[in-house]
Amino acid sequence: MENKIHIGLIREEKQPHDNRVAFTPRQCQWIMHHFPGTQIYVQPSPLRCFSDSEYEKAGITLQEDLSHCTFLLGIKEVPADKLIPGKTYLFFSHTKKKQPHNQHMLQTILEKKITLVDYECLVHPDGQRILGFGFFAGIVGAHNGLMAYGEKTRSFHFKRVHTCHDFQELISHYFGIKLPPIKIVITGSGRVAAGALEIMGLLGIKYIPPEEYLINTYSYPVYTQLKAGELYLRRDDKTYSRSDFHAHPEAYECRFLPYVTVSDVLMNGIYWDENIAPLFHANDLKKDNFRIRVIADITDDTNGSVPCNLGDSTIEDPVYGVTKDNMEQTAPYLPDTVDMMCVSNLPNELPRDASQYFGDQLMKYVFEALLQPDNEMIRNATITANGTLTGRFKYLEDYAKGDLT
Ligand SMILES: NC(=O)c1ccc[n+]([C@@H]2O[C@H](COP(=O)([O-])OP(=O)(O)OC[C@H]3O[C@@H](n4cnc5c(N)ncnc54)[C@H](O)[C@@H]3O)[C@@H](O)[C@H]2O)c1
Repeated sequence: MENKIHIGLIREEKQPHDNRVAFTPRQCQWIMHHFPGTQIYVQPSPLRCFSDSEYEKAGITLQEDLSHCTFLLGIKEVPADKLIPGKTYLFFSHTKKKQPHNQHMLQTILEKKITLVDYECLVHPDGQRILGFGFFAGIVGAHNGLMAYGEKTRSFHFKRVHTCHDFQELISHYFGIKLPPIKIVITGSGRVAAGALEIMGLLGIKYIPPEEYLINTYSYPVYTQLKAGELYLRRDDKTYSRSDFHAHPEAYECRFLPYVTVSDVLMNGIYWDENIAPLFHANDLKKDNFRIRVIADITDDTNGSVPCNLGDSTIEDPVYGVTKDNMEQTAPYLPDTVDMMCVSNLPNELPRDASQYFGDQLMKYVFEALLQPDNEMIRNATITANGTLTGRFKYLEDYAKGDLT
């Protein structure tokens, strides 16, 4: 018992409170069974999507004081005053881009001689991220986009995802639902897009290749999917190469415009940064042939790939309208506005499934490596080791010293 490695699941303390967790009760059971040298403790929380009693029933010890644990696992940033000195923490720190709001936390991490492994930096050998919540963001975002279309057109009604116990209950809600003949365009090919496609499949919405989707009309609901190679072409020679696009996104033009004239709903899941062309421009909204009535901007960058994203909406109030003439925000579901669903924490509407999916990836690809004395993947995702910035994160020095504000 004494020789066991003690692992703590911390309570989420960041405001607004997150309801997700790194391991479900069953995953904790599985880990302790398959790694008998480990013992998991859970800090009680009234807001976690799995209740304290669910952990207790699974035989997991609830304990407020986790100071005896070697590893402490959370999801979101940990408030500086809650950080326990000398521990190894795993969570999404959002520090690697020198995010100002987390500067004080990183300084405290260094002062308290903490080792920080950032989930976002854990990657497979080909550079693909191991952990993420995008799949469930895609599920919830696609559902919310359709829900908004149903409300706007008064043609069908979807219940809210967060009122469902889990994904299974959401699926049962789809039974018998008949959608009108809408055309949906989905952008992207990552986890978010995969989640949106899952909803298309569950609702029996038919896939149409982009070239047919552009010219045909249908008497039943259809969708198409545009990956980066179909959306962006080099301005000079009209070619696309993934590596070239990632290296020189500013040399590429966006080919989305024809889709605004033939689609009712846009579900946006494509990666974006300020060097990448937007899907369309503010002026395009003013044109008579702009047909899109609802945009589920799952990628969700304010004034990003979707110029009429005027800022985040919330799970409580997920949709707002935007006037086409001057892009002013309005109440949702007015006749001549575009309705925007721009929730930034979509997986929190389905936290039990999102947590389970996350924990599965963590168990499969990370857990064993974490227990090894020196593992390359873990080392590469370690931002601080015992209170010192590691080699690949030395560029954070000025941020950590407080020279930046
Ligand atoms: N609203 C929400 O709640 C929510 C939740 C999760 C993710 N997201 C956002 O959705 C978007 C897509 O997420 P995802 O989980 O599908 O991502 P992903 O990592 O699964 O896929 C991202 C795709 O973008 C491509 N990509 C990565 N870096 C790129 C670069 N520099 N230039 C061009 N393309 C690049 C990748 O090749 C991949 O195909 C992200 O912007 C993410 O922040 C939103």
